[in-house]
This record gives sequence, structure tokens and C-alpha cells, in this order.
Amino acid sequence: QSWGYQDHNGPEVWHELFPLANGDRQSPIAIKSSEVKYDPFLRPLSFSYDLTSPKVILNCGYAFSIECDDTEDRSVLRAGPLKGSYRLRQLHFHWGPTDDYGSEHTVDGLEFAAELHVVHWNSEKYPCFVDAAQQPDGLAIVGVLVKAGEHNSPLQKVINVLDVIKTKGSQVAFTNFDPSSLFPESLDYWTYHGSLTVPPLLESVIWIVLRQPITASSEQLATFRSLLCSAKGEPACCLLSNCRPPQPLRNRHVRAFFH
Ligand SMILES: NS(=O)(=O)c1ccco1
Ligand SMILES: [Zn+2]
Repeated sequence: QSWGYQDHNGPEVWHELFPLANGDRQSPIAIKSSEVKYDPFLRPLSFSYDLTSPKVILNCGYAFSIECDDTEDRSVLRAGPLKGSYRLRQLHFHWGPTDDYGSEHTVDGLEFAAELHVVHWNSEKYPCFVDAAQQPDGLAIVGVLVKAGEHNSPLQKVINVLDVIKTKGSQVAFTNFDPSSLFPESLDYWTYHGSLTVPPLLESVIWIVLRQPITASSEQLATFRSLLCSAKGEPACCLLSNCRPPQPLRNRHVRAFFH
């Protein structure tokens, strides 16, 4: 694709090709816990994931993603801030060049080493992901902050295959994996209306950012950075960072499930 995360094609110039970049419900955002509002009508998150939904792990050039079979309602996210049920589509990570930053959402000015995104689409209202991605309530993405620290063993299953998908466009079978094995113990969350954080930056996402970070070791985080954004046969170019900085909140409020 034409865009990326380097100076010549990164987040600061995405607006030239994708005008939504300057929209009024862009993601990520800087969450300020003193400005969120507890909402007693928010419900606990409810998810049910089928181990066999994940099918392949893909190096898409700007990240690696675990792509799931979303041809039926086998793995879904419900309740929380959502109306209806949202079908699991894919999960992927964002990271930075060092352990000091790499998350997309920040909390009280704190940047985390990485961030997991678990992407779902509103399969009750829309026929497919691409249609849902055009609607204001089409997508629900769970964001999980990743702190540098203890080794993360469920994550190691993912990391072990990254050497087989080093170059952009490569993929390998990846199944029998439970995405919720990557969730923290607490499902406390903040929620707000935002967008995809990569082009085309569509403003169709109900964001659900978990308050409790998970950890990953420095070695595990370093493996993310060893992925290449170049295709096989091209000069090697490491994917050192793929995080978009926080965007203006504009006329939005962040609600909290907890208080
Ligand atoms: N980074 S993200 O989760 O907003 C996303 C999902 C699909 C494209 O971009
Ligand atoms: Zn993402």
C-alpha cells in the first residue's frame, strides 16, 4: 500500500490520501482518567470465542494479524457498550521502536510498549465486515495495552511463528488459539466512538479499551520489530514501529464501566 509509518508515508501525511485523518471521531485518543464519566448503564463484556476460528497469521506489511473465519457466528463479542452481537474478524498488534512507547491509546499521558486490537463487526445488522466498516456502529474493537515486563506465555504461541512470516505478504496456518487467552484478568474498560487507526481510518468503531494492561517480555517485544515491511526479494526494511499517535478528542466523551 502507499502509506506506512516512515516520515514520507506515515501518520503525519496520511491526510493527503485519506481525508478522514482529520475527521472528528479519529482514533487512537489520549485517555485522561479524570475526564472519563462512569456510566451505570454499561454492562460487563461478554465474549465467546471458538478455538478453531483463527485460521492464518499474515504479515500485511504494516503489522501481523491473526485472520479468523467469520463466515458464521462462532466467535462473538456482546454486551459491554454494544447493542447486539459482533463477530470476531481478526486480531493484531501495534508496537514501537523501543519498550518506551508503541501503544496507540495512552492513559494519563502513559505510553505502553504495545497494544493488541481484537476486531469484531456487527453481524446482526450488516452482511459482511466491509459493509459494517462503512457504518457508525459497524465495528467493535477491544484494545489491550501491553506493558514491558514478565514473559507472556499465551503470546509466545504467536511469537513462535513470526520467523515464518518475516516478509510482507507471507502467511502461515494458525489455528486452535483462543484470543481471550491474551486478555488481562480484569475486564474493566473505557469506551468511546472512534475510527480505524490505519488507513482508510473509517469512523465506524466502538472502541473498548481495557483498563488493565497485559505484559510481554522485552525479548518478545523485540520479535515484533524483527518483522519486515518489505516483500521477499526487496531490500529488507524492519517494521520498527506501527503506532498512530493520539488524535483530537473533539466533541467526544469517554465512558467508564468502572468507578
Ligand atoms: N488498527 S485497527 O484495529 O483500528 C484496524 C482494524 C482494521 C484496520 O485497522
Ligand atoms: Zn490496530
